Amino acid sequence: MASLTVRSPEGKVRTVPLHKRITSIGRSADNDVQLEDPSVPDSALHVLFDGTRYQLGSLGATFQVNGKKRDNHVLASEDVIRVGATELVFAREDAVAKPPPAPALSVTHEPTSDPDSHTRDMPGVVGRELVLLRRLTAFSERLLGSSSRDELLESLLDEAIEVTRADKGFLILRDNGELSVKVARNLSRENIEDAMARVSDSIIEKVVRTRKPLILSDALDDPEFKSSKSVVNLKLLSVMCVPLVRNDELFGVLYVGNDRLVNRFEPKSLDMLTIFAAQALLLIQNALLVNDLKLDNTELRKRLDDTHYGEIVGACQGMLDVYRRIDKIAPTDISVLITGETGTGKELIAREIHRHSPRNKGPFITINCGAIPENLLESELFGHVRGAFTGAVNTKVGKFQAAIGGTLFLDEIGEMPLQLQVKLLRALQEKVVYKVGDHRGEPVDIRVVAATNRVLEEEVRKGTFREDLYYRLNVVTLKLPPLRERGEDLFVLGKYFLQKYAKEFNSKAKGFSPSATVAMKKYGWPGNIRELENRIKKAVVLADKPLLGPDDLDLRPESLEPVLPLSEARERWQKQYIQEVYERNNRNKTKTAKDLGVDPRTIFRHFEKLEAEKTGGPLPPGEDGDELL
Ligand SMILES: Nc1ncnc2c1ncn2[C@@H]1O[C@H](COP(=O)(O)OP(=O)(O)OP(=O)(O)O)[C@@H](O)[C@H]1O
Repeated sequence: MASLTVRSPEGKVRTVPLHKRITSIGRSADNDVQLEDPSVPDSALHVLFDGTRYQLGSLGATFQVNGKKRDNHVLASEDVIRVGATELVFAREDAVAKPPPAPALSVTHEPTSDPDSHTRDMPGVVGRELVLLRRLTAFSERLLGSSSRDELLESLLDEAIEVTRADKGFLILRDNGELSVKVARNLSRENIEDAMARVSDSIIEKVVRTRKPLILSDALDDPEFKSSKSVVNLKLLSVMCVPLVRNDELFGVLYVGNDRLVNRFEPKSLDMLTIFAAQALLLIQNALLVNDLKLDNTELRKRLDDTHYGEIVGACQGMLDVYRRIDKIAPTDISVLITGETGTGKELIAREIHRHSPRNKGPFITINCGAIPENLLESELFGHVRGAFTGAVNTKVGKFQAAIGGTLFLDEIGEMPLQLQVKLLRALQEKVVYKVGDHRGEPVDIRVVAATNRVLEEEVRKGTFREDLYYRLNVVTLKLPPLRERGEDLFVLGKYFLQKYAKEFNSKAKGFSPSATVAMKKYGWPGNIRELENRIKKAVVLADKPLLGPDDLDLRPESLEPVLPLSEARERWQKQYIQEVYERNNRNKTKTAKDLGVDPRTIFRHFEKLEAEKTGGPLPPGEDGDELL
């Protein structure tokens, strides 16, 4: 366990244990370690414990470690951190705590204060220490099996009662500065009801104040404590109470009593209880830390699941909309058109639609309409009979027949030649296909998902894509955003590919350097996720260091998007925005003008100008791109 000793600007000193995976430090009250220092920002620093090392990083403050300015730093014992006017000293202890010093104060019996008493009483002490060691071992084993904090605390108290041969025990912990009974147990390992009312009293107050263990041999006869609430309520004769302190911080007290015997506890019992409490506290803190880590892990896994949809990684708004639509359309046989730039994951989405559909036990067949020569495409789609054309030595089934009972994915549908489009439309309408060279139709029960990176509406307008086929395929459109518009998904995907390939190639690569992150953000990713995947794969294979830099990803300054003058950037954005609103309004220019709050003539001129730029024709008179703003 590690701790930070905080010295405030006024010289106040306190020690805080670092038992969480991430400890936040700053001025505001929601930090784990709050600093009363006006020169420190609300959120200043954090300490991340990765199971082995404690790493200090900034949350907004500049800081120094041992007099040197740092951005982050792996902490070593006695490192002195300075933030604002506050000083923090890091300490890390070995897993086994030193036994606390012998108790210095007791009321009726001093616990062993004679340094030689242990050696004089050797056989007894060794025997007791063995008992204590066995108890602690048994306790550690029980801790390993305990799942909840309450169980841990109950175990602690049950052991304390047994070790000291008490018949009651109370574990009183400090929670937000207030003491409260967390567990109260009797000899039968049952909880004691209404415990706080029975024990809150002067004994605890004294132990908390002095931070020293205390032992009473006949409490009912003790002048200082005979009217104490617990002594009276529980009719206690013998009482022992030890503080739970680590690194100068008081976590609470452990209180045991016996209501049948006076002199039940002797000083050695108090020694044992003190040692037991210190060890147990350490074990409990470690167990709680492990619990915290487990929780963090579960949370992390949950969050990771949230960023996945089947095999698809990403949770930006655009993709969440896509996932929602897939949920709705997958159970149906509706034709789907997936659009998006190259590498945006259109095929992945088509597979996911199939996986979520009732056809998922059937085949998923893909055909890339752009990659097959025109004269072979028909036979690829519908099959051919033997002798149908030169080279057709055998009858062959087409992709349509192969996809029966499943899904046919028509990739790059925009590339399909016009004359084949007619045949495709017929097949889709009639659900019957004809092999090349055969006049007998074959019924096909398939679902069709098509994809394109072209703007099919434009192809329809140009006459290169049949309007009737377009409407047949495009019952529902899924528009995949380009990577540059997926916000933080860029890094979620980046991490995903990095981990995937680091595992596959057993590589050292663990993450991206800060400059790589900046370069990734700036780059436009024209090849989208495929490009990201390929760059990371290459970098991981060649990497000989844990953090990939911009060079490893081939993101040199010249490949980054140039910085544009503001006027040019504004014009670009304006064009893009008008286009979006225009598409949303089904290409209605008047409605677009209305939505944008501009004169319709402005929008008409805007499109005339675009056309002129495209065709190289004369610009409409007197316009420039800024007039809308
Ligand atoms: N969201 C995603 N999560 C994980 N991997 C993805 C994602 N999107 C794409 N990929 C991966 O990127 C690569 C390209 O994806 P895919 O082939 O589906 O893109 P495409 O849009 O069909 O490309 P093209 O238009 O060039 O045919 C594949 O390796 C795919 O697994």
